[in-house]
Amino acid sequence: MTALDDAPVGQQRGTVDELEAVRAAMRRGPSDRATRTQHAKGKLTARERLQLLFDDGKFTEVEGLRRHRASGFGLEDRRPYTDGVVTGWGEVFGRPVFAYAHDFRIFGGSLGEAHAEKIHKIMDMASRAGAPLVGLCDGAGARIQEGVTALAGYGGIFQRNVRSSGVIPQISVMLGPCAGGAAYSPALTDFVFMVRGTAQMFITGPDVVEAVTGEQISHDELGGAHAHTTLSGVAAFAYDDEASCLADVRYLLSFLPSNNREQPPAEPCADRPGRLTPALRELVPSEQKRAYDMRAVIAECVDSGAFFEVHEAWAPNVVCALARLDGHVVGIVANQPVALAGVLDIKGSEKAARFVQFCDAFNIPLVTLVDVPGFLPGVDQEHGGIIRHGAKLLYAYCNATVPRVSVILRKAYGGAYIVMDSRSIGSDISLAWPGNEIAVMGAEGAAGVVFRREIAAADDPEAARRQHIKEYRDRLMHPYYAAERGLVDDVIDPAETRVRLIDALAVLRTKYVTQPSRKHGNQPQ
Ligand SMILES: CCC(=O)SCCNC(=O)CCNC(=O)[C@H](O)C(C)(C)COP(=O)(O)OP(=O)(O)OC[C@H]1O[C@@H](n2cnc3c(N)ncnc32)[C@H](O)[C@@H]1OP(=O)(O)O
Repeated sequence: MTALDDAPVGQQRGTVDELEAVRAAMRRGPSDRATRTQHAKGKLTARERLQLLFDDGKFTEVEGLRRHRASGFGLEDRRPYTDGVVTGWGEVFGRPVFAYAHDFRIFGGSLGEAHAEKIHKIMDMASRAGAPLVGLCDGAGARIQEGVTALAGYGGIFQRNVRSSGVIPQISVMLGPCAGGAAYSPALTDFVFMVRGTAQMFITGPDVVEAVTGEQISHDELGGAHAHTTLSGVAAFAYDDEASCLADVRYLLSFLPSNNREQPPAEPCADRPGRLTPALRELVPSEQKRAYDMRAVIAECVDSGAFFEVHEAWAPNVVCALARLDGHVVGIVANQPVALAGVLDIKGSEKAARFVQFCDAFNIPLVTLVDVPGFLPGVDQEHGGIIRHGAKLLYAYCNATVPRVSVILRKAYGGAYIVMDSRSIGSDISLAWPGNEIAVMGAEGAAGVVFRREIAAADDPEAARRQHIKEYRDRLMHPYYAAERGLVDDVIDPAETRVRLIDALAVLRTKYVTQPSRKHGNQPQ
């Protein structure tokens, strides 16, 4: 059989009329019933999704007429156009973006040989063109009837995901039940979006889980948007519907360069670069332990108060966000005092490390807002590997060659101070507010360790303890201690924060750093 065997009866072969009829059949998909079923599940079809993704819905399709050549299990009698994936390119805010979209109506969007080859081709085209790749995922994983050829097809996708990592932005949008390979490939990409209720990701579904472990769990509880944006950290974003999800995919793309050789797209700035931020003097309480919302600080500093938070619901003790300063894109990493007092823990370190690595790969300067009491103590954290997870963040910052500006708002203690882009690990410009406390640990803890014997031997241990705390604070924790030693470049009025960030980033725009020659580092895992 060939593609033209499906030409509607009465069409003369080789004519434009016949071409139109074939194209119409290709665009229609398998059946109206299958489309109704897809809609009834609250899901759009692949083509409807592509229309929402691209400017004016315009999309150029490749290999729409592709069909599989597999046989067995009745496959030879079922050879729909596209083989269950629509591939091609369009524009997002006027810049080219490549995409593939599983068609769940065809073999559950599962991946056979032809389907895989189409994705390979579009991935290769995106990589050669130096343009982002977006996967609209709604597929059941390897096509069971095609056996090892389907598995090999996934291998080819994974290899391309990794080869393109740090070269072009790769975004996965989960819009249906995605099993096996359909979940692995997204895990190799830069950002995973999910839609609540309809999208799931799992390596093995609930049936297999129950058969092996006896645990009973629904598809959504196991691998839905809530699980992956709050528990596993596999997905960064969750939405109630596909339209708002795809609108935010476009918004994310608006911050990203097309590839690692370009700078992120700058925009004319509607917010004055010279705007002062006096509200910050009140917004951040001077008492070191009083909480405040770091997102309000970010909003005050960035252009028009707009920022796009990544992994908002996972590891909320660290905020990672994309924003603009004087129209130029920045990646912001900040401790969040309203969640776990802003400590660094396993999840927070992993989240920030991956974000720093992403920004560095795509030439996005880093702004780090520091207010950190330390690493989270605890048996769970130690046995869970806080050492190696914390090391990931250290590794990411130490490796980052993009412009790096840090501001210490209040406290910065111990290893967490070092890790949060301190001068000693390569911050280009390090600023601090007047209330900053930078030390190995808080004064109470320090006095308890260093003066333990003196306090115990004193006639009035409590008075002695207070005296030693004061002494430690006066000597080592005054706001100019780090500045006197060149470990912060300047102590600034909070009201100057936006202005000083913009000024620092402007002078660093031409920063150029070479790294020692090596195949690659060995990042802590
Ligand atoms: C790299 C290694 C891997 O990828 S191993 C992973 C292999 N895949 C799997 O184990 C997933 C098997 N499928 C499922 O669990 C379910 O179909 C999921 C994905 C949860 C979707 O469920 P549900 O929404 O109820 O749809 P459904 O089961 O009715 O399926 C719709 C049509 O798609 C088909 N389908 C499904 N999975 C596959 C597959 N892997 N290979 C080939 N066909 C598949 C179903 O047979 C069904 O077809 P039809 O519409 O009845 O003709």
